[in-house]
Amino acid sequence: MSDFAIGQRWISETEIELGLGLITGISGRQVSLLFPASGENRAYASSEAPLTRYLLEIDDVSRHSDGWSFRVTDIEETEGVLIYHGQADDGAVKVPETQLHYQVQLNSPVNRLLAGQIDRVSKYNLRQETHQYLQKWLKHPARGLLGARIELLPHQLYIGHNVGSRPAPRVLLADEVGLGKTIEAGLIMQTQLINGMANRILIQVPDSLLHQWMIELRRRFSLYFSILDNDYCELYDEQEENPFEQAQLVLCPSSLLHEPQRAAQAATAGWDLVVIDEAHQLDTQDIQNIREIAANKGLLLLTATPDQAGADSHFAQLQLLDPERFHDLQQFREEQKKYRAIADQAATMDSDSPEINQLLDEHGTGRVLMRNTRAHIKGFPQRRYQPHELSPDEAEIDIFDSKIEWLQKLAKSVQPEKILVITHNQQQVEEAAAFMRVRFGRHCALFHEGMTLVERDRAAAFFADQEDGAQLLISSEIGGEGRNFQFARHIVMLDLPTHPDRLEQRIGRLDRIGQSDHIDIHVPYANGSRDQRLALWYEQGMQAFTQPNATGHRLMQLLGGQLETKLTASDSEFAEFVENTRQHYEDVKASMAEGRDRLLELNSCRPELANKLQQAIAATDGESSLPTFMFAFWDQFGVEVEDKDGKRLILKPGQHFAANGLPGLDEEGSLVTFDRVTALAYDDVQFLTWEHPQVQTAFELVLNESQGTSSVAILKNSALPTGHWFLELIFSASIPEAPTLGLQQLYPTAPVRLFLDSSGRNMDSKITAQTLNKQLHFVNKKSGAQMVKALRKPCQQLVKDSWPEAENKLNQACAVAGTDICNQLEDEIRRMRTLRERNPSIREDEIQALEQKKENLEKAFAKPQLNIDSVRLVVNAGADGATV
Ligand SMILES: Nc1ncnc2c1ncn2[C@@H]1O[C@H](COP(=O)(O)OP(=O)(O)OP(=O)(O)O)[C@@H](O)[C@H]1O
Repeated sequence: MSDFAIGQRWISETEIELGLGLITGISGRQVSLLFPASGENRAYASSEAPLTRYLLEIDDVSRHSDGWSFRVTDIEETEGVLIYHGQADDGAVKVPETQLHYQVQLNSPVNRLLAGQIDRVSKYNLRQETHQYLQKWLKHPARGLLGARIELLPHQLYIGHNVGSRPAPRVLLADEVGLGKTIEAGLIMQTQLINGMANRILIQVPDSLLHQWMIELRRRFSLYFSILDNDYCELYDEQEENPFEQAQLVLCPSSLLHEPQRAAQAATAGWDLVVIDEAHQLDTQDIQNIREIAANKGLLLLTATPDQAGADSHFAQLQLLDPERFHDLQQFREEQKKYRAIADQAATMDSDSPEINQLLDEHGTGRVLMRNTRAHIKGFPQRRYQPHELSPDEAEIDIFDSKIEWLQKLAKSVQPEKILVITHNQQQVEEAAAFMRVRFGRHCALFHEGMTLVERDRAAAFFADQEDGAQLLISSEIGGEGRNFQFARHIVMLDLPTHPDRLEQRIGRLDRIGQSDHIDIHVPYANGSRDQRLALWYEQGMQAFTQPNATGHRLMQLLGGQLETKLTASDSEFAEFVENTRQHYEDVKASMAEGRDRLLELNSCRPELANKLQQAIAATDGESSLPTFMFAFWDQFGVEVEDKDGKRLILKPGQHFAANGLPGLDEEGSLVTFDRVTALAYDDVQFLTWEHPQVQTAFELVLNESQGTSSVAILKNSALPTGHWFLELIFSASIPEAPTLGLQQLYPTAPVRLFLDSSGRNMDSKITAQTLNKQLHFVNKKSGAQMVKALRKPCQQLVKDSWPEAENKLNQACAVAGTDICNQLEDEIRRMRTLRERNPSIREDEIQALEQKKENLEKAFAKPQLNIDSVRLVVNAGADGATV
């Protein structure tokens, strides 16, 4: 090749990553280059060197090796080496190409094309398809809810969507026991994480539920939380570092945050979202801690019994969540009296109208309280009350012993069905277990506060094991909260609690989603005993065994003070008390159904929207586009796929595996499925959805790499002159100054496609990508490079000329996307302004902060950054495919 001259700049077609090369020697048939960016030298046979000349054109902007930039105004050549005349900030300059900066952007699609870097058609197509799939997912009405391994239950999806899409949501999730508050919290977290609205999350749970939460988050949501316990913290204490800053997703036992030092560390660690389980257990100090930890951030409080600890405590929870809305207890009490009238008014409104939202927000329970009840959700099992009056013979011996004897008989009669036994303290658990072991040789699983967390989890697993596990789990009251034991359908109350909410919590261990059978609630007692009276009070006074009971707190307020006395009063006095309870129960139930519950029902699930979400997810589950995408991705990135049984696939890294650290892919192979039913049936199989980390990583891998950004293809079209050519240019936008939008920041709108003929006319609407693809033919790399070489200059010109049109289209699309996001903020601002009219404690600067955020987003969306995403040269080779 006689074109070479020392001092010229060339690019290696096979090793583009070496950067811009400089010819340092030509001897015989060899040419030598230095690549200053990497310090590498290369020597090639001149006749077939895989090199492309690097040339600037008039108006191109480039950099001198000293770092300053200039715009090319003229070009001259001396002995084969170019000298660029140009304009820099300080005036006219003259830059020989030897002095060009070695760092030039060679990876841009156009540069790659011009350098002869031509990718396989499949890679180019996968990139285009990835854009389409990504946009489709970004616009999915249930974005954030697709990835969970759950049954699609509308009330949960509604809460996940409604709360998950609020900026920094602050909500009390108070569904009745066992309706899926953990699942709802998971859906909210996933929605926030996947949409870039939250990155750092802290979850505080009762110590006994730590592992259950960790497992549930992994299994159902593929969310990997780090457990922060004392050992973990001490490790960082030694290094004088804040343990709460060491991970993004943190799960910690509530006992840890009771230590002032830890609470202070948690408060400085900066969270986007804080989740507190079993929030009815919070005391004043806890509330103060959480106020600091979650100041101005998202906060989810979970409890099935929000008013268990009294109205003041309930008000404190609400105030913690929304101090602007709930600033005066007295006023709140007055408002509660008007709930019935508000509910009547709401009933006359369109259930999806903004007016109803405003009404609920300002006068009702507000947007902060969500509570679904079994009354509105179908499919729950029947509860059967099984009182067992112990016979006189049995009663002669110690009553506790006789209860255990009876328990053994029950266990034998229902064998092998599992039985959850609850009694109120640790000592009784141990005594009952010892009695069972010594007297009957029966080994029971134990669960109480004296055991470590690991021991408790082992015990729960021993109980859950269907083959070799224990038939009975004997638990103290701590097993009565939060745990999932719905694989059992018998519960035995060795004693009864004295608060109806506690009883409801106990029954809720079995009466939860996933319970497929009716539930038997066994209560053994001796005739004339206190337990018998309590059982009667619960059963006849408030149907607490057979119906989910939400009146507990109110009844305790009204009658709790008399309970102990009445339990030991005369028969007639006690009967009167039961009757009195029954009447109050009916009244409270009726007033709740008309007032607060009706408002809550409206707030907590709008069936129309909830069903739409459910249908949208089910429709996506049924589509073939995800498998199509993933098979193409696996193929391109060297993942081997084997069909296991038509529903499950085995994935393994292949010999040419090129996606290190792909989530959900183990060295030894991983099982995956695209089918929800299969995923629910097999815990060891990963559920691949558009939101699974592997699929999200696939989006990023395909779109981040330069492979697939430049391509050449030929047309065989007799209607067009041979040699006629087109340039397909795909432009994309990003919003670099809006980092809180997740993938939407990088891909705020669909890319813009221009399909230009050689005279620069855009044929996009006439020849769609789909139509074009059907007519295109493969061209080998060498021929492709020759075509590019021949059309280099006009192609460069076309690229330059096409910018204004692409810019215009993308700017418009970004403006629309920005308006959507800003409208949401506008709603929030409007709400704050309205609330401020009646509540002076809302600070003007809080509203201003929101307005500032909106203004920043508007500005960010007004100046998107535009890029050429990919480019394809299409050349017509005539009907017979003659060489061009
Ligand atoms: N949509 C769902 N698909 C499958 N399983 C579910 C779903 N929702 C809930 N479950 C299961 O039902 C059980 C109860 O759910 P969860 O623990 O979230 O309820 P909860 O309201 O937090 O209960 P508690 O009031 O006892 O704390 C769990 O075992 C959970 O895995």
